[in-house]
Amino acid sequence: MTNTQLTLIQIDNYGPWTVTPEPRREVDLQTLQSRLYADLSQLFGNRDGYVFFSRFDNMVAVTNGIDTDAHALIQESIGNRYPVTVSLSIGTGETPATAIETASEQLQAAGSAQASDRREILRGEPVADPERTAEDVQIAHFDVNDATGKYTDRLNEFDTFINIEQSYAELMRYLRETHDSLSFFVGGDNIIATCPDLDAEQYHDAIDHVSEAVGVELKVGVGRAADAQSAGMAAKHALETCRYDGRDVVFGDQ
Ligand SMILES: Nc1nc2c(ncn2[C@@H]2O[C@H](COP(=O)(O)OP(=O)(O)OP(=O)(O)O)[C@@H](O)[C@H]2O)c(=O)[nH]1
Repeated sequence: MTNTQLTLIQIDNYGPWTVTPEPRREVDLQTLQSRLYADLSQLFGNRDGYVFFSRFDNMVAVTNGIDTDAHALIQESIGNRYPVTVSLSIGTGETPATAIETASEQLQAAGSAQASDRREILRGEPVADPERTAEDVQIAHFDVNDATGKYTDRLNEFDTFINIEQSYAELMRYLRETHDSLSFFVGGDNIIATCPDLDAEQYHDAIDHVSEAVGVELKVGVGRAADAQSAGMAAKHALETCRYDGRDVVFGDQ
């Protein structure tokens, strides 16, 4: 059974900051957001977590194995490096959907995203060390079949982008609604989902759904482990097995 630990990362009072004392240059906001994502990816990644950028002002990290003290250190480090601060809210649950629900509710209870007096909140309880198991995290790494031949080398970049994003939109909604899973676009033609204990048939159904809805063919490698980095790496190796033997769904331990 999975026990996903997610951390909701939210920039404090960012909306007002972007327009105070007057609207800030968009290029500067884009630079800040992408650098903040890069730093968080490294800070959590060095501790075997995965960070997804979602909306950039909000990000979601899979943080199994990362304790409260480490979260506090990351939060302090960001506060020292940036003109903005971040709040962190840790949620756990049998499914990623329940974990993000808990994390979101805790932060909402602490005050509004746009309240000037709500800063550097750190809430929530990580999974206790003795309760951690090698099945806590399930990561599914999806990839478009032959994106290069079908899209990149044939269509203009924008129409390629539409096809890839359509598959992402369909998959993220389907997995959220039917399987309490959270999917994130990670670049190129890749989507990484954090999932509960799904089986091969459920992944086949998701791939069939996307194919029927938007005509984009996906394959998926699935990894299970005690933390995001190990589960994600197992998923990548499973995806290589998909490429090698032509299967659509491969689990890392098969
Ligand atoms: N974030 C991320 N991006 C990747 C990864 N692998 C490939 N990509 C991106 O995806 C693009 C397409 O690469 P592939 O998926 O290997 O190529 P493909 O044409 O779809 O071929 P097949 O996947 O073998 O069907 C690359 O240009 C990268 O941008 C990965 O593991 N992570």
